[in-house]
This record gives sequence, C-alpha cells and structure tokens, in this order.
Amino acid sequence: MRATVRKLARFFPTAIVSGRCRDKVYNFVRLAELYYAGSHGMDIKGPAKGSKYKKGGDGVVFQAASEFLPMIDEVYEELVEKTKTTPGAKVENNKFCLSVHYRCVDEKKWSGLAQVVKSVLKEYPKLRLTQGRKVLEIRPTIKWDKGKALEFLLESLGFANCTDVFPVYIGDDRTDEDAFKVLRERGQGFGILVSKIPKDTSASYSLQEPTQVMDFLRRLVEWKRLPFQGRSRVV
Ligand SMILES: O=P(O)(O)OC[C@H]1O[C@H](O[C@H]2O[C@H](CO)[C@@H](O)[C@H](O)[C@H]2O)[C@H](O)[C@@H](O)[C@@H]1O
Repeated sequence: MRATVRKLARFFPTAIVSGRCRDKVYNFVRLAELYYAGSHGMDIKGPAKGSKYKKGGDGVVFQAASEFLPMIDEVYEELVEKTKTTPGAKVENNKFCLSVHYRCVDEKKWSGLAQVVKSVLKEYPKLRLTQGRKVLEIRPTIKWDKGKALEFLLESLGFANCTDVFPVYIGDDRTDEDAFKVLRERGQGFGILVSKIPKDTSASYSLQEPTQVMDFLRRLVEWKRLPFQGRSRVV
C-alpha cells in the first residue's frame, strides 16, 4: 500500500486524515511528500519540502485546537490513573484528542469504564465524548472535524472553487462521514466508504476492503499515466 500511495502522490496531491496523532500517522506511513491531518483533522501539516501544488508563501500548517493541549494532557493523566483498575483498558494520547480503548476489556466492565470516563469529563465541559469502534473518544468541543480539515486543504491548495479538480476521500470510520458530507454538499468529487457491510453513509461509492482500495489507487495512477487522449479508457 505504501508504494502505491507514494506513486499516487507523484500525480495527485494526497493527504492522510486520521483520528490518531499526526506524528504517529507519519511514523506509520513515512512519506514526506504527503499532507497529514492528525487528531481528527485538528493538526494539519503539508510536505516538509513544500509542495508543487502550493506556490509561494509558507507551507500548509494548521492547528485548530492549540489552546486545548494543557487540558488534554491533564485529562490523559487522570484517565490513565482512573482506568488502571480496569484490565485491558488503554488510554491513547492523540495530542488534541484522547482515545480510551475497551476492545480488550471484559464486556461486563464496559459500562463501568464508560462511567469512569464520563465522571472525569464532568469537570471538563469544553471536552466532548464520542463513541468509535470499541473506543471512547474525547475531543475539544470546537466545530472542527475531518470534513473541516478537508475543506481547509482544498482551500489552502487553491482547489476549492476549481471545476476541474475532483477530490476523492476514502475512509472506513464513522468520523469519515463528516468529510463525505462536505464533498456531497459541495457537489465536488465523491466519498468512498470502505466497509464489508452496507451502512448508512454520505459516501457515493463503497469498497469492501483495503486491498480493493489499493487496486483503485493503482488504477488511478495507471489512468493518469495514459496520454491525455486515452484517459477516457477504463484501466
Ligand atoms: O481516523 P482513523 O485513522 O480511521 O483512526 C480511527 C481510530 O484508529 C485507532 O483505533 C482503531 O484501531 C484500534 C486498534 O489499534 C481499535 O481498537 C479501534 O477499534 C480502531 O478504531 C486509534 O487508536 C484511534 O485513536 C482512532 O480514533
């Protein structure tokens, strides 16, 4: 997948948008030519060496929730301490947001763990709690999500009002729906949901698994390599 994404980024501006913290995502992917939006889009950074898509000025850098950092760190410490007694619970610091994983916790203890998390958050009204796949997510109440990050990237790169730019957003998480919605509302490009089972979604298309995503990206690269006149051909 990494080699395919590297080829893709040669032809198309490519970003990875994730709930994990940006550094962690970068360390997984290790492609300096990409844009990275970590912490559910709250921490955005463009390629270190600048980008051929953004001429002049500074590179793309944006942190939507910097003032929340001390609070997030404080809540992280508190959650680590208070969840110690729940075997299998894991608190993950994603810089501008936190995740409390309960995948490895005995099902009988799930509601107790959620109560512990909620009781900590009572003291922090500026943070909100959402639910992911066997994970409780804590993040600032600011109006920022993966959809906002996508809009920010389109605007920063000067693509927001281009009729000849076709953004494609691929995701498998509930939080990716915000980005699918943005594309649907703008009538620009489309979203692709990755899921084996049918789901209620704002994405326009779906793929079942990462190998299909890789195949789709590989075909995009092949299509782009075709001479312009031949691009209507399906690869
Ligand atoms: O925004 P994404 O890049 O799709 O990330 C969403 C979450 O990913 C991670 O959690 C996922 O993997 C965990 C195992 O490593 C699994 O337990 C969980 O169910 C998955 O959602 C990450 O740890 C979370 O912080 C992200 O929000």
